[in-house]
Amino acid sequence: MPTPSVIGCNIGQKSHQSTGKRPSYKTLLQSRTTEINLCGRKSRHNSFFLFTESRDCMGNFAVEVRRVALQLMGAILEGLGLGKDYEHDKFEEGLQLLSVNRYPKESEGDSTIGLAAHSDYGFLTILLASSQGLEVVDRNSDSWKVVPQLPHALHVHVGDPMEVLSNGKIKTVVHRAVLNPKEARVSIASIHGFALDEKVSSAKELVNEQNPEKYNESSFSDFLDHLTSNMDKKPRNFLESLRK
Ligand SMILES: O=C(O)CCC(=O)C(=O)O
Ligand SMILES: [Fe+2]
Repeated sequence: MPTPSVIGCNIGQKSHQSTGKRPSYKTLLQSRTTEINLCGRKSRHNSFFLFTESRDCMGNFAVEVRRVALQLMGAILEGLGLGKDYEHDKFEEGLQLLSVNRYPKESEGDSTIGLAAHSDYGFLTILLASSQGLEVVDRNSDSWKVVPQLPHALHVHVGDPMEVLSNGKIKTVVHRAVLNPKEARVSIASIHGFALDEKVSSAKELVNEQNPEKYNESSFSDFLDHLTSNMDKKPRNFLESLRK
């Protein structure tokens, strides 16, 4: 069983803008996260971690959700005609990020946006949320659609590297979180990608004369660099920056 590499809190851009400095995202990622070894031999955590009391539970969740992600990934790769074991080792040895988000209850006069529109840098995101609040862009009508909160259900969506690997056949899901008017909300986004410096490129099996390669290759590390280099400006969409 692969070991999830990082558990941490939301690494969205907004929370770090107030410092006025441009921190290295890799530093932030390391300093604000809790690394655990799920075999129980090593654990490192700091006070920023919300779930210190529940780390066994979070550890088990991380392992199980990773198993689901790898199975789903196999099915998607099969659906793309690449075979379920395509780039097997890179997925198995890839990283998993658990991003824990806590949103206050919506209060009158406040913005209703909890997390601004974005797409994730992971092949798959599996989201567990305590109540409704996720919205996704419906590409057909170009409008926001509320994702209904189903009891005991996980929400799964694909991210930028999936669009790149599939050479545009599968589209990244643009999403955001809105505040819930009834209660504070907690969500845990489990994001699955290749290792930090492993490049993702379009599968050559999906590139031909009719479908030339649409994106430049990139790694999770490149994505983090892109975020930090855009902190003072309106960020340019990372996927757009990869378009050939
Ligand atoms: O809280 C949510 O519904 C969405 C969280 C999310 O998009 C993220 O953590 O990347
Ligand atoms: Fe997200």
